[in-house]
Amino acid sequence: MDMSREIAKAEVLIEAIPYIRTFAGSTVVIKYGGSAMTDESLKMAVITDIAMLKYLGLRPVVVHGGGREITDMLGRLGIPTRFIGGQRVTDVQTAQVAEMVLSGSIGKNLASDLEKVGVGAVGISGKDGRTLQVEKKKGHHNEDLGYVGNVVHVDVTLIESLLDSGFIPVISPVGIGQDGATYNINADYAAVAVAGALKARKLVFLTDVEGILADVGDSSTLFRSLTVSQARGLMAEGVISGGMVPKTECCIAALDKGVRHVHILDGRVAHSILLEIYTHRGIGTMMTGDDEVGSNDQADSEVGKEEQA
Ligand SMILES: Nc1ncnc2c1ncn2[C@@H]1O[C@H](COP(=O)(O)OP(=O)(O)O)[C@@H](O)[C@H]1O
Ligand SMILES: CC(=O)N[C@@H](CCC(=O)OP(=O)(O)O)C(=O)O
Repeated sequence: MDMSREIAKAEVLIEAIPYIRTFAGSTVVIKYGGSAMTDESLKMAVITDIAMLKYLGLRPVVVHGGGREITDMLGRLGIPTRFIGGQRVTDVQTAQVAEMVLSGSIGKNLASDLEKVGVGAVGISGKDGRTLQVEKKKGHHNEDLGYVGNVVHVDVTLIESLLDSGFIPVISPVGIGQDGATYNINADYAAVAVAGALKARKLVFLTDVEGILADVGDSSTLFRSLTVSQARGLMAEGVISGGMVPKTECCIAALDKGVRHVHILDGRVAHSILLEIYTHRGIGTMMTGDDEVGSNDQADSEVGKEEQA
């Protein structure tokens, strides 16, 4: 046995103690998507991380995506795909396919993967228990997007009862309108709505980039922590652009709704969730409200979690 490796492993466990103590009982919402969902070995790493959070006493809630899988299925059915401003234009047929892929397949499979590693999990649609109540959403230039929903209310009853019974809720981003119709919701927005309604301690976005970078393409320029004003400044300067703009806006919206910390993590790195939450350095970008300077969650300040490199 390589003793120095074993000792290093023990030291990692010891480093985690203050985080385990502080976060026990906290609700953490994980937006799961991207490479971490399509690559089998990364997928297993995420599943075991989520199970580990549960074993360590947190209350994890998963909101999953599946945009790529919906596009694949639509392609197989000969239905064209169109996005406007990052939202899928969703006619009745597309809404049926999105619901089938998200609620019928991805969510149920994630729940059974979690069950395989020994934790109870239940895949629910945002329609179940009228959890995600939506109104019709329009494009930025008032375009008709069809059955795309904007979450106006989250009924947390079903989520809370699953958590209280020891299950991990796995929520698909499908909502119900006042008209009773099925609406497709961008998963990032659904995760923000869920995290806000649950007043989650943390919201974690898994994406396909290291976090927010000063120079996209240079991973050494990662911002380890950002306040809302700093993030707004980076958007105004154009440092944050493209797909990272709506994601950053989602982070800000979640903080506005009372979520303490929002993390953007690289889902291409195995065990990124555990590395972020339970190590001093973290691995992605943590965003906090302006009244919190750097990373001063109680646990972080207790152990002196490093601020931006
Ligand atoms: N400052 C930045 N830091 C990191 N990524 C950025 C930044 N500005 C623009 N981006 C782009 O945003 C992308 C992430 O957004 P997106 O692909 O929409 O994420 P997701 O598919 O996970 O929702 C990155 O791959 C990168 O190309
Ligand atoms: C309205 C809208 O665009 N809904 C998304 C829902 C899935 C999603 O958001 O998946 P990712 O997180 O993998 O992108 C879609 O149809 O693709």
